[in-house]
Amino acid sequence: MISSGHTGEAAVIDDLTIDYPAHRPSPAHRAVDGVSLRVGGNEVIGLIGATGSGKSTLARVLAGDLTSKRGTDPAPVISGGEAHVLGHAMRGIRRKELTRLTFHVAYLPQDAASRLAPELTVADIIGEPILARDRHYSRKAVGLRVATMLDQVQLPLAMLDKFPFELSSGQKQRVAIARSLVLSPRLFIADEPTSGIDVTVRASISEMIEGLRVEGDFAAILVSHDLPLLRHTTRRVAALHQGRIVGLGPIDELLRDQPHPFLTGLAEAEEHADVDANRPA
Ligand SMILES: Nc1ncnc2c1ncn2[C@@H]1O[C@H](COP(=O)(O)OP(=O)(O)OP(=O)(O)O)[C@@H](O)[C@H]1O
Repeated sequence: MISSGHTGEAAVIDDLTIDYPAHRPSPAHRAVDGVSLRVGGNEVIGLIGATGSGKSTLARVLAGDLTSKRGTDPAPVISGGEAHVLGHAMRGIRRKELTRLTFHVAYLPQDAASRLAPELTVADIIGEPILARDRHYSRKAVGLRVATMLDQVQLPLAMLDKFPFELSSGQKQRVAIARSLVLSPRLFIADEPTSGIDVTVRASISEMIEGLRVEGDFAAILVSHDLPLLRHTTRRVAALHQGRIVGLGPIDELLRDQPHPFLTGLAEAEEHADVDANRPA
């Protein structure tokens, strides 16, 4: 059993079980079932698994997104074990403590691109977290920081005055990434960060994450099936199946050694993609 104290790790997850309570007409559902995992204070770790294996639920709970957004869907509940995030116990965490914690934890949910505020410009969307933390922060400094973030996600400065509806889905995703990283979080929890992003730009997102790790005091949990991203940024990937960890190690070892059908399928899909890419047109 993993001890639950804070020893500089970004996350210490100990026998964690997460349920969605019953909600008419659905019965209660166990999404994460006894997961234990440590994420180092300067580690980028990957999470993979078939659809419904519990990746998003685990990411969501670690990010402190514990309330129901749409009003109708039940929110996930920690029903067993514990997760410490940057030293804070997530089970029963109080709102005030959660608010303090989330200044240091950036969460990029799966639908982040579609959640961008439609009435705000790109500049306002990216800069908002800074002003939400300190509304007296110098506008000039915010502008500089926003421009730097835009550059890091390879979007031109001309985008600053655009509204979300004027952007492609990949551009929106990059704006969402820029916004989530604007406060220099200590932990970045991202659910499919490169989804919808052109392959030619994905490498720069990988570079950015790896660059933040190298700078230090930065950890990330990346839910992703983007194998080049996982290879470039992570040393360890946890494979989930039906809410349990069924493999943990370097991505290529997982793909090679794990007999799990999902991992075999992922390796085969990549092989076919390579064959197709090498086939003469
Ligand atoms: N609000 C909810 N209420 C009830 N059950 C839910 C809710 N959200 C997710 N689930 C269920 O919990 C399980 C885990 O879902 P989760 O979204 O965490 O999986 P996932 O591995 O991230 O899947 P995907 O790759 O499709 O995003 C699934 O069986 C899902 O149907």
